[in-house]
Amino acid sequence: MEQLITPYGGELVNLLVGSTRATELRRDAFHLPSLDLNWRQQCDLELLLNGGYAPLTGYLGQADYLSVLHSMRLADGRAWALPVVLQISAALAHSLKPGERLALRDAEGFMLAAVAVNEIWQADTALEAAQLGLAADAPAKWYVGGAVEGLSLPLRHDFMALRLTPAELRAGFMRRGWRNVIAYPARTQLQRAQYEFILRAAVQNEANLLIHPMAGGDPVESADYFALVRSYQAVIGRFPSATSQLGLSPVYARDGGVRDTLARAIIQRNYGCSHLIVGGEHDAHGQRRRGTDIVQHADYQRVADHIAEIGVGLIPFPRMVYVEERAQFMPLEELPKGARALTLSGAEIQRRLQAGVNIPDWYTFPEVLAEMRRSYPPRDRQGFTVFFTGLSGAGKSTIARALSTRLMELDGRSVTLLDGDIVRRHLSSELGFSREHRNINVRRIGYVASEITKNRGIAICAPIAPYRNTRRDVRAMIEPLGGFFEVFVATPIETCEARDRKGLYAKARAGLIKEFTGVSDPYEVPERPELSIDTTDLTVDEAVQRILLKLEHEGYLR
Ligand SMILES: Nc1ncnc2c1ncn2[C@@H]1O[C@H](COP(=O)(O)OS(=O)(=O)O)[C@@H](OP(=O)(O)O)[C@H]1O
Ligand SMILES: Nc1ncnc2c1ncn2[C@@H]1O[C@H](COP(=O)(O)OP(=O)(O)O)[C@@H](O)[C@H]1O
Repeated sequence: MEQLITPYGGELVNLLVGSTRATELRRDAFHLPSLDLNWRQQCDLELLLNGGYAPLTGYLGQADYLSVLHSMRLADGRAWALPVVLQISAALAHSLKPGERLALRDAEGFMLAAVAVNEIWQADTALEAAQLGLAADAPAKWYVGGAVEGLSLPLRHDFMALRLTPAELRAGFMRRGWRNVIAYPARTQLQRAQYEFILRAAVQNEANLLIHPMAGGDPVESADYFALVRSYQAVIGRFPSATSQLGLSPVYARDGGVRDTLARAIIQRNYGCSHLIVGGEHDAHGQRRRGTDIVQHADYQRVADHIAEIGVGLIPFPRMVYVEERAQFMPLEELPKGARALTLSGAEIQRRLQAGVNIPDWYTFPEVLAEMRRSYPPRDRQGFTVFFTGLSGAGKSTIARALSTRLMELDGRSVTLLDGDIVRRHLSSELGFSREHRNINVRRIGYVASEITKNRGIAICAPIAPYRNTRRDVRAMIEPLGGFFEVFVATPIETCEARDRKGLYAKARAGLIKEFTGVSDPYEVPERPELSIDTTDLTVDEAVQRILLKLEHEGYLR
């Protein structure tokens, strides 16, 4: 009788120890050096512990590491894609000795595993640059190799019912009598093109389906993640329930190159899959990556033999087009002569979401679209930051306050005013006006504004923010999360000084205040602000009106 595909290397690895040993390790750890793992390291550890990386039973040693980098094989000749190494600091590398144990912890200090240190060596950064495409000028790195004993899988709190281990999935497949299983390691929304192709692949290969999104990222860092998984949960109901399964894998998205493909084949085999769909998800530019491109790429020849050894059949995702006459998707090369093919690029979908305009039914399912719309609301429901900058007395606070009032009147989103004075009283009370302190102050404001923007509120900031670099950093922090409008309040210093509301300019001229912006400390004029407002010849209301018009023009206000 045909069986489920065996794990790579024959046996499924499980590095989690029993409770007696765990207690022992935890007690010993009191005296052990320890290492806090970042998210990616926790994903690697999870795959080691649960057998996703079978046959590995620990972090690679130097011989395996070099062999994997050179030839995508372990030192014993077995195909292997990625150097599963544990990076440690130089200080730890110098104090740690082979034979010792190293405790691995999550960011909160919870102990997950112990490594029996076998060797410690310095990374070959030039080789990594050549083989993995890492930066050629990367600083020195240290690795430790050794067997791992696991106390606990990394703690996750998102979608726990879907976090199935290879052993759990395999048991489920066996129970249901599944033999051939196709893995689709999804990374972006499952639209109708993907849905129809996956179903076709299942029928053609007489196989069952594992929709296996790569969910290795830190969920709290990724605003779209929850909507994405909810959309998988919604769409799984459209697949035949007797032959389809949804599960989240602790794999994090890599570059999609040949090593990545090989690594996915190994991991999916361990998760009980005989076939792997490659490609089909969108890349960062909204272009769909086609599996056919991946397997036809010259690089692919480097791994064709390896993949054959792994024994997982690759199913390349072709270019799918929608054929209106047939009301279905099909690979471009099967398009009947003269038939009209429809496609929509990822970039166009993004544009339509942002503008809140129609996305056709043939492209997506209503439940997926609803999650997409929740995840990428039109601009008038996204957050944004208006960041005023300018000299003391230029009018930043006055205009910012008036703008806040108007926005509260006009719009349902919550408005937070981060005026210089308020921030310096509550958030930056220990800071002065040195370059370093101003930078800390402005970055704090930027951080708070970025959180507000991310959560779809409106942040109005009004610091002097005299330095270009700091303003650029703040912009870079906020722009990916929503709108960012730099408003340069360009009132000339003569006007500000004539106003001298707080008598500060007089004191600065008299040398009583050192490092006063515009007098004894620089103000670097913005090069490309979204708006520039000189209050010498504009009233407060006129200034506010110009900002509102700009926001409206960019779609952030209706
Ligand atoms: N040395 C020096 N230089 C500039 N400004 C000074 C200084 N000392 C005190 N003040 C008062 O502090 C207000 C500026 O604080 P900010 O937090 O906006 O400045 S910065 O962005 O951190 O550079 C600024 O308030 P505004 O007039 O509202 O801009 C000043 O009143
Ligand atoms: N068109 C204008 N816009 C803003 N402020 C103005 C204008 N005309 C006069 N002012 C006055 O200039 C001063 C600006 O002070 P403020 O708003 O605290 O500036 P900043 O926050 O930039 O230090 C206030 O006293 C305000 O009444």
